[in-house]
This record gives sequence, structure tokens and C-alpha cells, in this order.
Amino acid sequence: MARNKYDIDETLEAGFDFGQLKRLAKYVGPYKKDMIKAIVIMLVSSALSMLTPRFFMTIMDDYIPNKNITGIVFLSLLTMVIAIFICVSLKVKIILTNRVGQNVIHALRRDLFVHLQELPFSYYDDRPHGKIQVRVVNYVNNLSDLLSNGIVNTITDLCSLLFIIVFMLTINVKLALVCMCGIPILAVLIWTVKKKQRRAWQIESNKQSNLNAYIAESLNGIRVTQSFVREETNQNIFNQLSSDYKSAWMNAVRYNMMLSPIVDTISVLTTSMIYVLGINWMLGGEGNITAGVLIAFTGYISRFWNPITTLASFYNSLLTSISYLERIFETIDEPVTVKDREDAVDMPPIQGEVEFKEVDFAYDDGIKRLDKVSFKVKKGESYAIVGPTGAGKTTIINLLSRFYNISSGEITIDGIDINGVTIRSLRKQMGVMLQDSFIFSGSIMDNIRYGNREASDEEVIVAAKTVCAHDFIMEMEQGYDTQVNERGSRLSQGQRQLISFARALLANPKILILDEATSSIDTETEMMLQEGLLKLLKGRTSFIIAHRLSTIKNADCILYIDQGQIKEMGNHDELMEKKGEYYNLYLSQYSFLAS
Ligand SMILES: Nc1ncnc2c1ncn2[C@@H]1O[C@H](COP(=O)(O)OP(=O)(O)OP(=O)(O)O)[C@@H](O)[C@H]1O
Repeated sequence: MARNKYDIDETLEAGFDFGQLKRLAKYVGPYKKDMIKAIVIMLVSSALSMLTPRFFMTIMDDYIPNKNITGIVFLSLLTMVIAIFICVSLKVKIILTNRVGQNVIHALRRDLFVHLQELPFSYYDDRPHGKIQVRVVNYVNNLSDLLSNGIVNTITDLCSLLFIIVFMLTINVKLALVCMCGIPILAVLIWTVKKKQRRAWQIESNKQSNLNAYIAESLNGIRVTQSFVREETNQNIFNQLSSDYKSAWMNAVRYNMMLSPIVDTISVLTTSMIYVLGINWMLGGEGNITAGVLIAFTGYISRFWNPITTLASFYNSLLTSISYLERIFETIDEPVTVKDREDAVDMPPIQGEVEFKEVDFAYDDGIKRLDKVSFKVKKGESYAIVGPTGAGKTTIINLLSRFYNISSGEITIDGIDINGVTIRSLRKQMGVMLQDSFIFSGSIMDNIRYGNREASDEEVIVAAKTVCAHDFIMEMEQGYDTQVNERGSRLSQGQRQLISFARALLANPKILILDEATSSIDTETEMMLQEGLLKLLKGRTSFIIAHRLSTIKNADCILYIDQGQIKEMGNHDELMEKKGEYYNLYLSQYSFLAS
């Protein structure tokens, strides 16, 4: 449970290995053609750009002494044409690589989202949503530079470097070696800071994640915050998290910043050495060095350090991206613990007989929350589950929908073990109304239709009428087309419950599960609703959890749960006669209402 907090850094279970880069390469695979085009264009322009210092050498050493004006004009024009070609190819490369980058980002984000949709409740129990969100949005975005420019630039820069080295070696080996003597120094420096730099970017991603988690949590809880006048405390927590993020970013970027001045210094030093040694060697008549050779070399040396600078910055962005990639792939690799067995078959049309056989269950914290729970519901019966807060009522119905895996025992529907059927075929035949009546942004019609996308408008309206939601919906400015916000902030809690109720009904389920479906609904509406509900429940198996016992008096059987165990079982009259826990609970509610 340690992860489930904004002030706890996430730990990375799987370390980075180059296999992850290979995995990223797979995403680039479908856009190979665009990548190849971009690389070829860049290689051609890079090879052409190598010619210009050579042209200047020819002009200096050959055409000027021989007054070859035509040659000078021709080479100057050629240089101009090459410059225009380079300009155009750069533009084409940007278009191609951006297209590849954005497509890859889209594919990565899609895979992440698809996987997140499949991950079980237990994954979300253990993490703040902000920490998940930051992976899908920010971390994936941060790969954009690596994907759109990094890959093509690296390949073309490596080739340019090779071209330059070859060109320099063909002109003068001694000067070429002087030029390259800075590379080993740079390699040692990069190697020395590599580990610290990677760690620094991992810490940065943790802090970003914490900050995001807190922002998401604060926005979700803004009403409670303002009611309890917690704004100042929250600001302090936010400031601390934001300042942690700032420091982590500054620390990480410090390593990135180090590289560029080092490359510049080495570049300036080697250029000076070329001049000093080159002029000395030229004056001493050593190694066939002419003024033209020196001019060509100064042209090459600036081109020589250019790709090294871009490679160094690519290396920086690679290390940054790696820390994000680790998180992205960690999420994609997160095992779907609640999934179809290999031999799973579709659940046949449900008749409605449900049986729990000695079911034990513990959440991820390992504490047993259900202990040998056994009961059998006949087709079409309605079962109520009551008991104190935290007794395990919701847990029972969560297991019936297979939101979690049971620890031991068996749950069967019509005698079929629900572990052996596909989750989709099982859940499609159930109508579940969870405690959290979540409303999505969109129209009221869409929100009800969430339970059955094929339902016609008329069917939506019938469901709304059955749960007594039709009147209040019609009173809204655009009736069923009224737009509501995420979480339904413009609806009352009771109205939200009625909409969720209608949604559960619309699925036309064989098994209906209602968890505190009417807790926020006024007694008058509830009584009206009971009538519709009675008709509706006919022939369907239903599970109703309610604290308000008046709601469940008519249930065929009532399970009284406490501390994960069934303490009493029977209909209302039987349990009242028994004068046990249910009796006490009923009397306490009755006397509370009477008083
Ligand atoms: N995701 C979870 N991870 C760990 N423990 C959990 C989780 N959800 C519930 N619990 C614990 O399991 C126990 C049973 O919870 P459950 O939600 O089933 O209670 P309940 O009877 O439905 O309570 P209420 O009437 O308040 O809704 C509680 O002690 C609760 O703290």
C-alpha cells in the first residue's frame, strides 16, 4: 500500500535494459519507410555538405593561383545549390520525423490506455490516479523529442561523423588525428556522470508524479478542502511538492548542461591546436600542409564537433527519456491479475442461481476480509446484505462480478464456476450499481445508455421512468439532452444515484446488484421507486446492500455480515424472531427514527 500516497516516491521494480529501447523500436517499425526516407535525405545532404570545404581548398590552392575564374564561379554556384538542397531536405526531414514521432506517441499512449482499461480494481486501489495520469500524458509527451528528432539525427550524425573523418583523413592524417584527440576525454566524462545523471532523471520523474498525484487529489477533494478551510495547509503541501520537483529538475538538468560547455571547450581547444600546429607544420614544410588544407580543416572541424554536440544532447535526452520509458513500460507490463483463463468459455445465458462456497478473500494487504462465506441464492430471489460499516458487504458483490480474485473457495452461477468463464460474458449479463454513482461528462441520455449502448431513446426513458428519474430529468433545461459534467457536479447526490440506477437497469441484467442504490434518495421517491423495482426484480436474481433497512424488508433472504462472516441468514420475519444482530440493528434504526 506504500505507493498510494503523493508523498511517497514510486519504486521501480524492473531496471532499465536496452531491451526496452528495442521495444520502443518496435513501435517505430510501422513507420520504417518514413524513417528511411528521412535518413537517406539527411545522409545525402550531409555528404554534400562535406564537399564545400574541399571546394574552398581547390579554389585557394588551385583556381586562385591559376586565375581560373570560371572554376571559381562554378564551384561557388555549386556551393549555393548544395546550401539550398540542405535547407529543403531539412524541412522534409522535420515533416517526416514529426509524423513518425507523433504516430509512435499515439500508439504508445493507446497501448497504455487500453491496458489501463483492463487492469483490475486492485491496481487502482494501490495508486493515486494522478500518478497514473502523468504516465499517459506527460511521460509519453516527453518522448516526443527523442522520437521525432533523436533517432534520425543520431543515425545521420553518426554517418556525418564518419564522412568527416574519412574526408579529413584523405586530406591530412596528422591534422585529422589532432582533431579527434578530444573524443576520448569526452567519452570518459560522459561515462563518469552517466549513472548519476540517470538516477537524477528518475528522481525527477518521481517528483513530477508526486506533484501530479497531489494536484489530482486536491481537485477531486476541493469541496471538502474548502468546507474544512484547509486551503492554506494544502498550499503548503503543494509548495513543498512543487519545490521538490523544481530541485529535482534543476539537479537533473545540471548534468545535461555540463555536457555542452565541455564539448564546446574541447572543440575550441582542438581548433586552436589545428591552427597552431597546422601553421607550424606549414611553415616548417612538414606533411604537405597548404593554406587551402588549413582552410578546409577549419571547415571540417566545425562540422566535426556539430554532430558530436547533437549526439551528446541526444544522449542527454535518451537518459531523460529512459526514466520515462521505464515507467511507461512498467505500466504496460503490469500483469492483469483478473483475466480470462486460457480455457475460459462464454457464460451461457444466466438463469440466476448463485452460490458462494466457503469463499475466503483478502485484498493486497493480506488481511482476511471474507471468511468462509457460503450461501445459495435460487433463480429470481432477492438477497439483501446488511451489516456494520466495513463488514465486507461490498466485497461480496465485488467478488461476484469478478473485480477481484478470491483467495479460496468457489463462486458459481447456475452451477458454473465464474473463474472458468470469460469476464466479458459474465459482466455483460449483470447490472451493477456501485456505491460510487459515477457520472461521465456528456448528456443524461448518454449517461444512462452507458449500461447498454444499443438501447433506443425509448428504452432509456422507460428505465428512467422505472427508477423515478424521468420527472427531474424533464425539469432540466434540455431534458435528456442536458449536458452534465464529469462526476455530475450539477446533479444532487440522489439524482446521480437515480441515473446510475437507470443505467444498471438498462443493461437488462439477469443478476442485478445494487450497492447502496437508494441511500441518498428521499423516502417518498424511494417508496415510489420500490413499486417499479418490485416489477423489475421479478424473475431476476438481485443483491441489495442497504443501510436503510426499510429498503430490504421484502427481500427473500437477508444476510447479516460482520467481520467478513455471515452471522445471520433468513427473511425479515425470521431474523426478527431470532432477536439477534439483525433484530438489534432494526430496532436501533426504528428507535432512532422514532426519537
Ligand atoms: N481496496 C481495498 N484494499 C484493502 N482493504 C479494503 C479495500 N476495500 C475495502 N477494504 C477493507 O475491507 C473491509 C470490507 O470492506 P467493504 O467495502 O466490503 O465493507 P462494507 O461492508 O461494504 O462497508 P460499507 O457499509 O461501509 O460500505 C473493510 O475493513 C475495508 O477497510
